[in-house]
Amino acid sequence: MYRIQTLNNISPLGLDRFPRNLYEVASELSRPDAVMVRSADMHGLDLDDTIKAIGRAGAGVNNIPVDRMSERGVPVFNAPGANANAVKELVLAGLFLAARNIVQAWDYVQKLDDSEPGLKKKVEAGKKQFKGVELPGRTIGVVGLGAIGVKVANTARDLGMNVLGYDPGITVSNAWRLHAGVEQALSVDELLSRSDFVSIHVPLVEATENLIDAKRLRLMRQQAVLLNFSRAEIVDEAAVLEALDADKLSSYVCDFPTMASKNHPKVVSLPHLGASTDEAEDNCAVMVADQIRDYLEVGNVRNSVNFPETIMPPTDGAHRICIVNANVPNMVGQISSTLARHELNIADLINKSRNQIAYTLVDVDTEADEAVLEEIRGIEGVLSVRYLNAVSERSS
Ligand SMILES: NC(=O)C1=CN([C@@H]2O[C@H](COP(=O)(O)OP(=O)(O)OC[C@H]3O[C@@H](n4cnc5c(N)ncnc54)[C@H](O)[C@@H]3O)[C@@H](O)[C@H]2O)C=CC1
Ligand SMILES: O=C(O)C(=O)COP(=O)(O)O
Repeated sequence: MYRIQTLNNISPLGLDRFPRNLYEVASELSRPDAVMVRSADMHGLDLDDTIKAIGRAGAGVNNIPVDRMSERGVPVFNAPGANANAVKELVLAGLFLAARNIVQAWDYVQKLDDSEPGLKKKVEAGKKQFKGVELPGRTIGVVGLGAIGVKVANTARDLGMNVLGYDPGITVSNAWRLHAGVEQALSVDELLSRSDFVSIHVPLVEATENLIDAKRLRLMRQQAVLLNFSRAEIVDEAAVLEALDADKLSSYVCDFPTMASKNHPKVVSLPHLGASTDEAEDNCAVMVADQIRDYLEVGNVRNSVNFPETIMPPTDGAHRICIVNANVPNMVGQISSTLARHELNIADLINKSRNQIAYTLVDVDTEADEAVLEEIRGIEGVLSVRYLNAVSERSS
């Protein structure tokens, strides 16, 4: 039995992908083979050395100690694009909320306590405070043109906005998906200085922490709107509050409330709702559960953030050895000569690498015993070895 521990509420549709004759799935469970998580912070956790895979049912992996897992030879999976539409829709909602001052206007109405004729008068007298702007012809800058950023940029174009995009690492497939009318900005600074609305869609990594700081905020247009549905730490919040107070920014819309910002009249903060839709929760959970099963049962790696994509269909009647090792020369040579010494014939082999990690799948014609596996474990640079007896394509 494989054991899957869940650290957050994961959609039942995803958890149902684990057949209960093969898997035990629970939140309280010791010695798990794999962990499924959403936003729970795993950095401080004592992670069991039985863990062979971590699945993030979502996009961002800043809550997971990815480097620590790489050192242990453990892949971390996520669900690229599976919640992108949900986030895009909330960003659009944020855009409209800010453009028309809807939250402030709604609050104004909620607080009117006059009788009917007085109410009508105050409605008409008060509305001028909430005059907004229309979107066609205005410019939005989208920082990060990944799964979410591309969708935001394309929809903004469809709404008649001028769209500037900045992403030095854009993938070819995302570049293909991008509306031809999206203009490339050559730097974050250029994008900020030319945009009425700015929406951030980059992951939180060292290079993006405080990406939007006081200096960059000064480059922004007067009365610009900043939307942050990525991560709180990408924006220097104290600097944003100062810019709002100085009337430099007109509004900050984000998915990350803090005590300092949540009651500010020009801040709209939502309780990290970007991916909280039925569809996104199902998509993410199903995608990641399938990827974990593929790794545990077949050794294949799809959509990992630290491992190379590695897919080798199982050879009929073969047994599979899955080896994670440091990406240094002569590892495959040492592995294959060890197998040869034990008279194991290789039926198929794949070796892929990514940064410091290399991953090798070897199908052998006859069963491998513990002695050969121990010998492979003993090769300097080998991080983990798993053996899948009579490997076969996983059942759906
Ligand atoms: N509020 C919410 O509930 C959600 C928030 N997110 C956040 O949004 C982030 C982006 O998600 P996806 O679009 O799905 O990820 P993605 O990986 O598809 O796209 C990220 C893009 O950012 C680009 N990038 C990285 N550093 C950059 C930089 N310094 N400047 C410009 N571009 C840069 C990358 O090249 C990539 O194209 C996630 O990492 C997560 O933090 C994601 C889903 C839900
Ligand atoms: O996918 C992401 O990066 C998110 O931020 C979504 O977080 P959640 O799964 O809703 O806790």
